[in-house]
Amino acid sequence: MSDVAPEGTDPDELPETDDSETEKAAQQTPPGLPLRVEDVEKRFGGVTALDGATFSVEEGSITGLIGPNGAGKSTMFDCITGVHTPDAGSIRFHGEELIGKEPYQIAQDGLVRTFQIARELEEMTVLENLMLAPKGQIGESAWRSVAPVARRGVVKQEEQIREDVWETLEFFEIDHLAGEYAGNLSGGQRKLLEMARALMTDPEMVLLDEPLAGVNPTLEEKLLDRVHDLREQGYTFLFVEHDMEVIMENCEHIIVMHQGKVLAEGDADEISENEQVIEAYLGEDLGE
Ligand SMILES: Nc1ncnc2c1ncn2[C@@H]1O[C@H](COP(=O)(O)OP(=O)(O)OP(=O)(O)O)[C@@H](O)[C@H]1O
Repeated sequence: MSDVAPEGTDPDELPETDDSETEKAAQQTPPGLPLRVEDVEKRFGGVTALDGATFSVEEGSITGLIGPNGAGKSTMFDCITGVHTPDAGSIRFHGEELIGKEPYQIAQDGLVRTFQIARELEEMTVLENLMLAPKGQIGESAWRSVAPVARRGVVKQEEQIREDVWETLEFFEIDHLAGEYAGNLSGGQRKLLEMARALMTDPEMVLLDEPLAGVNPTLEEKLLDRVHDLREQGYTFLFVEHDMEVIMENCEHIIVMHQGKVLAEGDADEISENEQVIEAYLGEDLGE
């Protein structure tokens, strides 16, 4: 048990705690591992979608979550973001239990996922989509929002939101599309907008659910560049993507799920050489 204080903290100013309390807190919030998923189970009737999955995500990483069809990746995302409630286990973000929280509360905590642009939002401009995002990015419908999602309870004023919106539009190079209806965007432009909407909530960690599906190679490169830029700024990404080459090239850590469990973890080389992983994919190309 280390008695090193967290970075930026004067050890003399720390409140006194007994050793067992300190130890418990350290177990709950391992430094540098903001997201900890432990023994998570989820059943749908007779189907076991998650069967005791355990993993952590390192701060400031781009972590890939992969696995063959039906492995449980989407169910895991839904459990982490409060869409589903697991039957057992624990999901902690900075030591705080997420199970039992509503999706908007989890987003308020700084953990968001990208959502497909819903039909209502297709009838709005790109600019309007982003103006709404700080309040709307809590689930499938912007209208269901009951609480502003500006982090740590700070409600952003419209002026500030507008400034952030333009900055975000420029960052994703979609400022020229500000007046365009979201419904008129190409597949790749929509993905950029989806990610821009997620960022407008001022998150710390972003869950990307197949962000490259239907995206042409030019925009794919732009999207991945933005992910790397944001990681440089300190954001953390958990990334589900079927394109194995993209995962192998862009994720420094890869978690492989199979039949609701974590089958293997490691870097691209370790994963692509792992016999169990190769067997689980039955010879699918692992991006080598
Ligand atoms: N709402 C649901 N009702 C019943 N079964 C479900 C439900 N959601 C998922 N499942 C089942 O749970 C298992 C895991 O599904 P899940 O969609 O999480 O896997 P996945 O890894 O995301 O798969 P894919 O890569 O094909 O999207 C599958 O057997 C699936 O049929």
